[in-house]
Amino acid sequence: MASGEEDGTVEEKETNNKKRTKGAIATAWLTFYNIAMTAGWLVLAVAMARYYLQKGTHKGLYKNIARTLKFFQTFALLEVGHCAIGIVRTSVIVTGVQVCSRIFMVWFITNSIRQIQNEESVILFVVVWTITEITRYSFYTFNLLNHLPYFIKWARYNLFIVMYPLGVIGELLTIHAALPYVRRSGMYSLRLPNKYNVSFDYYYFLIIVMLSYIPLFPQLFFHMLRQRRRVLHGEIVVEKDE
Ligand SMILES: CCCCCCCCCCCCC/C=C/C(=O)SCCNC(=O)CCNC(=O)[C@H](O)C(C)(C)COP(=O)(O)OP(=O)(O)OC[C@H]1O[C@@H](n2cnc3c(N)ncnc32)[C@H](O)[C@@H]1OP(=O)(O)O
Repeated sequence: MASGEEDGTVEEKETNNKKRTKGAIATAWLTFYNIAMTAGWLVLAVAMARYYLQKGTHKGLYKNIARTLKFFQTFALLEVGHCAIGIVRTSVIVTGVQVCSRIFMVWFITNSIRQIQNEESVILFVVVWTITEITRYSFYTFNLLNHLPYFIKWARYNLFIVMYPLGVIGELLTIHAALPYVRRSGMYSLRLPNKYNVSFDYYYFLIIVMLSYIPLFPQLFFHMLRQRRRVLHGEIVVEKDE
């Protein structure tokens, strides 16, 4: 006998319909977003390869790809929003640290200090980010479409073991290279006396940022190791910050 509970009340049905609609809209948006991001980072990869093959040097490469890099990396801010509104099951804090540190590297270090743009370390982190993001966004896309090839899943949850440390090395070496220019120019700094009666030294701020990698990077890395165990080995993992 069909009871009201088995069939669901009118309110329950309406709630379920709303959830399904929200689910469909969110899935459609995420599919579009991930395809756009995969394409963006692929464009970047092709532009870098072409530049290097044509010029035979990494000098000038950053300038050549800067606009595309800035656009797609800044667009990734939406990911913090995705977590905040709950359409992806990821920690806002972990995603926030990851995205903000990248945006900081792009806008407040590499874009702001022209003298360091030809450093090898810049190319290192840009290449590492590009490989990581093509893998990550194509993983999300195929996953949403329920056609995930195993090699993409494998790459998503294995490449970071090498890519994360390499990316961090590239980023830290770049900030280190920026220090003398920041000290000499006094950029983004506020000296006393001033009408706000506040002083800020960007040079020391950058040193604090570099030191903050010591507690923050292991957290991101171990988060990914836990994700790896969960996805590749089916282990149930409890996240502290969730
Ligand atoms: C003011 C400045 C302050 C600066 C402070 C500086 C401190 C810096 C500290 C350290 C900085 C490190 C810098 C490193 C940079 C680099 O990137 S180096 C290159 C290597 N990098 C990586 O390998 C990146 C690895 N990190 C990530 O992948 C993510 O950014 C993450 C947030 C850290 C982890 O990802 P997470 O989403 O938690 O894991 P997943 O397994 O991928 O996803 C979980 C579930 O969520 C779904 N999902 C997530 N996003 C999407 C999406 N866009 N679309 C669809 N679905 C998504 C995913 O499918 C999973 O769902 P379920 O399977 O249902 O669980």
